[in-house]
Amino acid sequence: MKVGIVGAGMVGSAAGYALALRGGANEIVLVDKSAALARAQAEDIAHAVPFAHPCQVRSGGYERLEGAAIVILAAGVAQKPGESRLSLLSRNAEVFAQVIEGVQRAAPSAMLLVASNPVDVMTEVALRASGLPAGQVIGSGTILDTARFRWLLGDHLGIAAQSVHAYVLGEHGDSEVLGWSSARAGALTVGEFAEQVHAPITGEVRARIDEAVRRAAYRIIEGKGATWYGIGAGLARIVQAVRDDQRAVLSVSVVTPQVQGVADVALSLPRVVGAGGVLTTLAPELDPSEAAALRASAEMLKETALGLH
Ligand SMILES: NC(=O)C1=CN([C@@H]2O[C@H](COP(=O)(O)OP(=O)(O)OC[C@H]3O[C@@H](n4cnc5c(N)ncnc54)[C@H](O)[C@@H]3O)[C@@H](O)[C@H]2O)C=CC1
Ligand SMILES: CC(=O)C(=O)O
Repeated sequence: MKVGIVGAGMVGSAAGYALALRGGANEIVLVDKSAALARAQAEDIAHAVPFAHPCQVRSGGYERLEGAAIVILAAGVAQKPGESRLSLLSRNAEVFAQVIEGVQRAAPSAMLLVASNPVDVMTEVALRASGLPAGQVIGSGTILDTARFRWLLGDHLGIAAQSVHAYVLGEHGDSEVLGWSSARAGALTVGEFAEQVHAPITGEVRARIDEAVRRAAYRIIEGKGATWYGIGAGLARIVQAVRDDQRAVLSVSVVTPQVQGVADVALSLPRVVGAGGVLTTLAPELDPSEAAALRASAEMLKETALGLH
């Protein structure tokens, strides 16, 4: 499958690298407003290919996206230390107006996989600009937050993150909701599992994990200027779910008809991802405080998106 990446900065290049290492594409094309950057990233990623899976890695203008099945959108500005994702909205919405036009000229039916922040509202921007069906304009949403949650829970319980099934819901951002009620370790609720391995999830543990997930980006950006490995791997994971029609359950963002009483809002819920993009949306078990927090997140995102009209 041919995968395009627009925005060859830290996130776009990390996605390309992860795709190359995982064998997620047989052709990757990087496009950036800096042609020199796209060329350099493509050359660097190509040098990893002999250690991984056969794949062509190229760069060029939008015309080189012709035939791409999926285009990852990672162009625009990123947060500075202390800055929120939402503060990037007007700048990145302007970038997307230009980028989506370029992508659609070359690859009008390519599925769009949005990474640029604030990713939920940018997913809605991409949906409106592209006119594609909602399930084919997918934001990476909370795939990264979910990975952070699973990793921290696995670490606390002494098991592989892969054996933890837990999702972060709502905004990829400050109002996100950690789905503790629906979290499972193996076949047990995380609470039951924690009792059996003598690692109870106390209020203190829960608060620590919540803070570590919610504030991860701020901490990493403070330390190294940006985040890229986690999201690069997450984007490659989504591409593979589509390419191989895996029907994997992933927390990704799409414009959703109804969430906790809020209509037509882009946010993350666990969704079945396969060849057609998002195939089904699941309604996870929520306790009253999680339901209220998800509603607040949905309302805030809806209001923010309406502000763009
Ligand atoms: N969804 C997620 O979980 C995550 C999202 N992000 C977001 O991803 C985006 C990219 O972040 P980084 O790669 O760190 O930034 P970066 O600054 O390293 O890369 C952005 C790239 O976009 C390019 N660009 C800007 N305007 C363009 C245009 N009109 N056409 C083509 N290319 C253009 C720039 O030249 C630059 O190379 C940011 O919005 C960031 O907040 C970052 C980490 C995680
Ligand atoms: C930057 C960002 O969105 C993240 O690392 O979560």
